[in-house]
Amino acid sequence: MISVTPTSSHTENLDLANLTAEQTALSIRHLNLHYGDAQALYDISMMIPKNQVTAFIGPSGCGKSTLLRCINRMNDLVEICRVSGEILLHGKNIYDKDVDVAALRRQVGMVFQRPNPFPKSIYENVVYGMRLQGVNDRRTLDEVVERSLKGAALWDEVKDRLNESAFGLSGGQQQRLVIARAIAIEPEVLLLDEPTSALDPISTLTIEELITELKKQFTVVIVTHNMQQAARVSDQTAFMYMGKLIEYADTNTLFTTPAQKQTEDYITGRYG
Ligand SMILES: Nc1ncnc2c1ncn2[C@@H]1O[C@H](COP(=O)(O)OP(=O)(O)OP(=O)(O)O)[C@@H](O)[C@H]1O
Repeated sequence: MISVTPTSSHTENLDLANLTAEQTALSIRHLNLHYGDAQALYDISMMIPKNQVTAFIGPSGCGKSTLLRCINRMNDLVEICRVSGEILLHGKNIYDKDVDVAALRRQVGMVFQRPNPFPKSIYENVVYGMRLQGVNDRRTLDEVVERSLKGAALWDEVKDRLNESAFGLSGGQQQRLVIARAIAIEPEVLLLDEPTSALDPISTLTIEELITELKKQFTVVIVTHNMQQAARVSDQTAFMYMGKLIEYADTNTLFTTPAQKQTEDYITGRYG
């Protein structure tokens, strides 16, 4: 039996079914997804609040990563994938034909399970997205590097070795570097797909503390296998099972008084 005690300081509970436009970062409506003939997401509808941390939890294969990847259209890269329904960002469906997917991915950044720095210096990793946008002014880039590395709680550890290879950093530092690279271009939403699953407990704690800081500036959506982590870092939690959204509530409620039996079975360790 796993016992989970939510410890993060959650903001006042929002009415997740009725967020105002001001409070809403993303609105997912009747989202269905198929990989070939296999349906992986069933009629998902949920609103994701701004400047909060929303966690997706559930047993392996329930569709957490698939749902996360819908939010910046990473699933477009999977040829057999078909999506129906809507995800609204500023009231505009990101699946509309006229959406510039590269621009969308600048607004909705993503960090993966394994740290994936580029084979470049620490500095060049951080400014990678800026350079892609044609920004080469040294002073601007220097400012971005300092701001982003501070934002990712890495500046003090690397400020004297910015021109060294990113591969010389520890796994936890590499993951914070990847977060710095993602926030350098100032996205609105940051998607984190099991960002600590390859890290040791101390690095995990550092990233969890960082996530709590990041939400002041960004909307964070995190997939995690680790219920304690969801309880520690998230303001609201979505429990998924077999491609369906079973329950979505503020994290304290979901972990202490779940409305659905399936949620209760999962959080008490009865399956998954
Ligand atoms: N590229 C793909 N092609 C075909 N099927 C896929 C693909 N990616 C995921 N799936 C299937 O979609 C379903 C949901 O997978 P997904 O990776 O989203 O689950 P998950 O909850 O994130 O799992 P885990 O916790 O194990 O990462 C699974 O049945 C999986 O096999």
